[in-house]
Amino acid sequence: MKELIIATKNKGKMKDFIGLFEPFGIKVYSLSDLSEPVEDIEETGTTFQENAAIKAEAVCRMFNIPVIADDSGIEIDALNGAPGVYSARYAGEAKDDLANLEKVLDELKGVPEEQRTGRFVCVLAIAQPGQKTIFKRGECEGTIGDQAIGEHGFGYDPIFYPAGSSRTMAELTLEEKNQISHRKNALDKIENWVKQL
Ligand SMILES: O=P(O)(O)OP(=O)(O)OP(=O)(O)OC[C@H]1O[C@@H](n2cnc3c(O)ncnc32)[C@H](O)[C@@H]1O
Ligand SMILES: [Mg+2]
Repeated sequence: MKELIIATKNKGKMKDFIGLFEPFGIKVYSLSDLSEPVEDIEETGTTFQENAAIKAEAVCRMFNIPVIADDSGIEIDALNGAPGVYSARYAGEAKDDLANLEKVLDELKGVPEEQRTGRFVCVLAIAQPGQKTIFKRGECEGTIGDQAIGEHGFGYDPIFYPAGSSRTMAELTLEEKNQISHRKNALDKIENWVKQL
């Protein structure tokens, strides 16, 4: 079976990716699955693209094989695009999903439904030895609810209603999320690269 390293330690993202790569017959490994431990990579960029490059290129250098990284987050219009690139640490360094979404709900208190628009964004970076890094961006438009609902997914999924859905992203099954997500939309754009692996 073909194999690919994803430069992430996020278990929720990895679940998405395992499902997304399965149809291609590719087994994906996260940085937590490797026998050699990989230290945390500092995300010093100010854009999704910069951080995706930092993660993909660092791990590509370590193993000298092609690596994909995902930098993603949620942009909320009423918060001027926040949490954005800082989505993982919005409520502090602990990277606490529940604290993050509670902070968003707090900041959106009193904001009417029609102004609660936003989107998930995912930038994928493909780093390959001796080649220029490739980037593709995927988005998923939606609205932010006023309470957390649903048990699936991770991060901000329980407060995000994908456009046209009466269920939050966390009420969708993995298969349903993987048909419409920002991650799926970005992956669609590198399908040809994935197929030639
Ligand atoms: O950098 P890695 O190790 O991949 O893991 P991370 O969690 O730090 O990942 P990011 O830096 O890309 O930050 C992404 C954050 O955006 C949010 N997020 C991204 N994709 C999401 C999704 O599909 N559903 C819900 N929240 C998501 C969630 O809070 C993530 O922690
Ligand atoms: Mg990160």
